[in-house]
Amino acid sequence: MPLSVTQLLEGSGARPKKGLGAVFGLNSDSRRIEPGDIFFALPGTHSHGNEHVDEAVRRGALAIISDIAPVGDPGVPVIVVKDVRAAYARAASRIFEPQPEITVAVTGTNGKTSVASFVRQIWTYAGIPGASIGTIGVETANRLIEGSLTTPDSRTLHQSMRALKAQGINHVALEASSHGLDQRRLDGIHFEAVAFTNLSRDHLDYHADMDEYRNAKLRLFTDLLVDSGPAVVNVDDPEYEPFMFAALSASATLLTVGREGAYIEILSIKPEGYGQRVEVRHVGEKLSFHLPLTGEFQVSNALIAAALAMSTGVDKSDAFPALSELVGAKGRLELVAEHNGAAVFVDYSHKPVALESALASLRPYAKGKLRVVFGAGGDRDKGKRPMMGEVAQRMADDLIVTNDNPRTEDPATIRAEILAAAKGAKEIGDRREAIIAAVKSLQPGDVLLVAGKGHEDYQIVGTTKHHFSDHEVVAEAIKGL
Ligand SMILES: CC(=O)N[C@H]1[C@@H](OP(=O)(O)OP(=O)(O)OC[C@H]2O[C@@H](n3ccc(=O)[nH]c3=O)[C@H](O)[C@@H]2O)O[C@H](CO)[C@@H](O)[C@@H]1O[C@H](C)C(=O)N[C@@H](C)C(=O)N[C@H](CCC(=O)O)C(=O)O
Ligand SMILES: Nc1ncnc2c1ncn2[C@@H]1O[C@H](COP(=O)(O)OP(=O)(O)OP(=O)(O)O)[C@@H](O)[C@H]1O
Ligand SMILES: N[C@H](CCC[C@H](N)C(=O)O)C(=O)O
Ligand SMILES: [Mg+2]
Repeated sequence: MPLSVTQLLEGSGARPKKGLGAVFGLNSDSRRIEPGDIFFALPGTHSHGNEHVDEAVRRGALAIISDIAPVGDPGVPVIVVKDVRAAYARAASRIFEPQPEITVAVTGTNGKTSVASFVRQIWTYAGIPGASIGTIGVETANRLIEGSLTTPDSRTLHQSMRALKAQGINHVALEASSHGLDQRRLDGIHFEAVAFTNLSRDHLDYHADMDEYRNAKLRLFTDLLVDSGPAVVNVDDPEYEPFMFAALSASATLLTVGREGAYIEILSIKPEGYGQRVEVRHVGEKLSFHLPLTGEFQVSNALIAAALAMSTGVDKSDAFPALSELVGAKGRLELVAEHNGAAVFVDYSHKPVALESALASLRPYAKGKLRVVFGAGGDRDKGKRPMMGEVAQRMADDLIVTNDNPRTEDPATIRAEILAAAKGAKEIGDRREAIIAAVKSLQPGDVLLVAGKGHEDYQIVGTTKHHFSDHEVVAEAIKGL
């Protein structure tokens, strides 16, 4: 829908000059500007959009919005706003109207993809068409469109949301990453409800320290929730307090979940096959259900999802029964094969606490050895590497350190950084060979965890993306035996 620049920038503090015509589009990437678009010059980690103003104008930009006036006269009007990223997000939400009306978001170091998927599945169970947007992509009950970021950039996000609305979808569950929150990618949305899963080390290549990482995540609670909206907090995580206080100071309705939860209290969790029997108390009423997912952490994710779904009007008579029908998000502690009396799981644990919870979840099933194949991503937080080595060394009986996505780093150096804290581990750089070796070594009663890449169907070496799937290689390895 065409809008005036004034409508587009409302709330940014700018007073655009009169005479600018209707705006049909916008972009923050000069390479993608189309005639009649507005170019938003954003600060980035490699450059500032101001450095690309000439290209934007050459391609037909009507005006430039930036936080600093670009050097020289670009030949089109320049409007300076205080927070250009937030202005971009709000403008994207307006230009791509209409948008789904009910949006919820989840933040935390681990569990976002799972929670967002579970909320969508609970909506579906309750007869509400819904979507989830995050690491895996944009997912509806019958379609998946893969994406590249956990929290898409504002333009892609609102374009996807408008497409969902056009399909009759009014309910969307989003993953709020710390990068996304810090870069204001979600600032065009007022969430109906928000949630916090847990906080542990990740992304310290981007955030200066844990305080900055936490503060980015806190923005979801302090800045993006509708007035007095529900804020779901997992109170079993040692880091829950700042999120609880943020919810209270933002006058949110605090809904606590966990063994210490007041809204949903976990009373007991007992293994039932690869799933578990869970007993909870929900505002005074005791309920029991079977969760068909492996790992205690999934109980927390499922209950957070139930709380979010109930915050959007789903009745508890749907929300809890729906949990017995949940399907795990692809590659999240997923049982992919049983072979020679042993079980093989693929999991997206690429951070120390995720690896620890995955191994802890599998230990009870390992009557024989608990084996793990894992690596660490290149061009990402290096501090995670020895921590992951230490976790695997402590918790598994047999370790193979291999490549994840080396990206532009030397894979041998990444492996060495892990091996420094996992002295007894074997090293097989080629991920296919590593998985095949691990599958070959399986004895009855063993459990193998292939960690780090989960749903990914690629491996990034240098700047090239090759097809690679842990699922496929496990199947290939078993077939070849
Ligand atoms: C660190 C980070 O978040 N980077 C994102 C950021 O890029 P950047 O800051 O490096 O941008 P830049 O290259 O400095 O350019 C600055 C500005 O100039 C523009 N530009 C640049 C070049 C040009 O020729 N013309 C032009 O207009 C850019 O579009 C940008 O607006 O803005 C880009 C455009 O939106 C993103 O694609 C890019 O994501 C990169 C690819 C990325 O890998 N991000 C990851 C780390 C990320 O965001 N991960 C999180 C968390 C993952 C998780 O835990 O699940 C996520 O939400 O996915
Ligand atoms: N609640 C949890 N507590 C601890 N570990 C978890 C939890 N949920 C998931 N995990 C672990 O983290 C991995 C990633 O889970 P998921 O994809 O749901 O989280 P995420 O926050 O979306 O991660 P990412 O930021 O990498 O996209 C899982 O494969 C599992 O190993
Ligand atoms: N969204 C995460 C994914 C990491 C996945 C892991 N396989 C790796 O490459 O490190 C990131 O970009 O940090
Ligand atoms: Mg995710």
